[in-house]
Amino acid sequence: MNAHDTVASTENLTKVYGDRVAVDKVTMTVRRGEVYGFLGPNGAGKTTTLRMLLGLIRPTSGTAYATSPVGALIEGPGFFPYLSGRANLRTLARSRGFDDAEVERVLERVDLAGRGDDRFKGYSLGMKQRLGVAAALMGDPELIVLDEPTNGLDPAGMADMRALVVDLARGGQTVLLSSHLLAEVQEICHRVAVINDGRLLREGGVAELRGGISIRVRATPEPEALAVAMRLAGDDGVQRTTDGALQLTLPPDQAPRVTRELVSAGIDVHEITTAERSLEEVFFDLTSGSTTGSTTGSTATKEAVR
Ligand SMILES: Nc1ncnc2c1ncn2[C@@H]1O[C@H](COP(=O)(O)OP(=O)(O)OP(=O)(O)O)[C@@H](O)[C@H]1O
Repeated sequence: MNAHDTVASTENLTKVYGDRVAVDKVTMTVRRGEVYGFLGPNGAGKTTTLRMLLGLIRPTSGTAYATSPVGALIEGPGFFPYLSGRANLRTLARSRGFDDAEVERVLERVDLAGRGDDRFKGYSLGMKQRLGVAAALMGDPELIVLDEPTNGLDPAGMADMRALVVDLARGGQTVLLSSHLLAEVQEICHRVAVINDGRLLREGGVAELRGGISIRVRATPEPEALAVAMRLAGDDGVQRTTDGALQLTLPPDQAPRVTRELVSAGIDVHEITTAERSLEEVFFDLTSGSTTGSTTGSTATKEAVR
C-alpha cells in the first residue's frame, strides 16, 4: 500500500490511566476513501483511541497520525439550544473562518436545510446528530471521525445516519466511525478493526473477517455425499457440522452445481443453504478465544457486545 493512501494510522498506541490500560498497543491503518469501522463493546477503548488520533489527549506511548484537516464528532458538539441549527453552524463557521455558503453546503449535505431555521432544542436526536456531522463536514475535511454516531438513535434515525455515511463515502470522503453495533458496521464499512479491553483483536476487510462463505448441505447417503463434496470443495474444504450436515467452503453461486453433482451421483439432497458468518459471530469467536473455522456458531451472540 502506498503511504499516500493512509489518512490515519496508529502504531503501538497505548494509553494508561493510573493502573488501567485503556488502550494497549493498538496498530491500525485507515485508507483514503474507505468507511472504516472501529468496533467494540462499551469501555473497549474506542473513544480513547479516537481522542489520541485527533490529538485531544496525549498517548502514554506509541504514535497516532491523522491527516489534516480532519472533521470530528466525538463528544456532543456544544450547540446552543435556543439558536437555530443554521445560526449554530454560522457561529461555528465564523470561529473557524468559513462563510455562510459553507454552512448552506453542509446543511444540504446532511439533509437539514429545510429545518435549518428551527431551534436546535426542538430537533430530534437524529437531527442533532446530523447537525453535529454537518459541523464536522465544514471545510470539506479529507477524513471525518464519528464516535458512535448512531448511539441513542431510533431505528429510523440510525438508518438515516447510515445512509449519510454511505453517501459521504460515495462523495469521496474517508469516514472512521466507532460503534458497538456489529450489524451496523457490517452493513456500511469496508474494513473494520475489532477492539476489546484496549486490545486490537483483528483488523481487516469485512468479508475477510467473516471468514469466507460456505454452502451447507444435508444429503444421504452421507458417505457418498461426503465423497462428492470433497471432490467439489477439496479435502480441506469440507467439514461435518455437529448436526450431521456438510459444510463446503465454496461461494454461494456454486450451490446449483453442488446440487446437480449430488443428484446425478444418485444422492438425495434434503436441504441446501448458503451460510455467511455475521460479524457478531466473528466477534464472539474472537473474544471467546474459540476457533474461527466454524460457520455453525450461534447467532444469539448479540449480547456479547452490547
Ligand atoms: N479520563 C479517564 N480517566 C480514567 N479512565 C478513563 C478515562 N477515559 C477512559 N477511561 C477508561 O478507559 C477505558 C476505555 O474507555 P473508552 O471511553 O475509550 O471506551 P469506549 O470503547 O469508547 O467505550 P464507550 O463506548 O463506553 O465510550 C474505560 O475503562 C474507561 O473507564
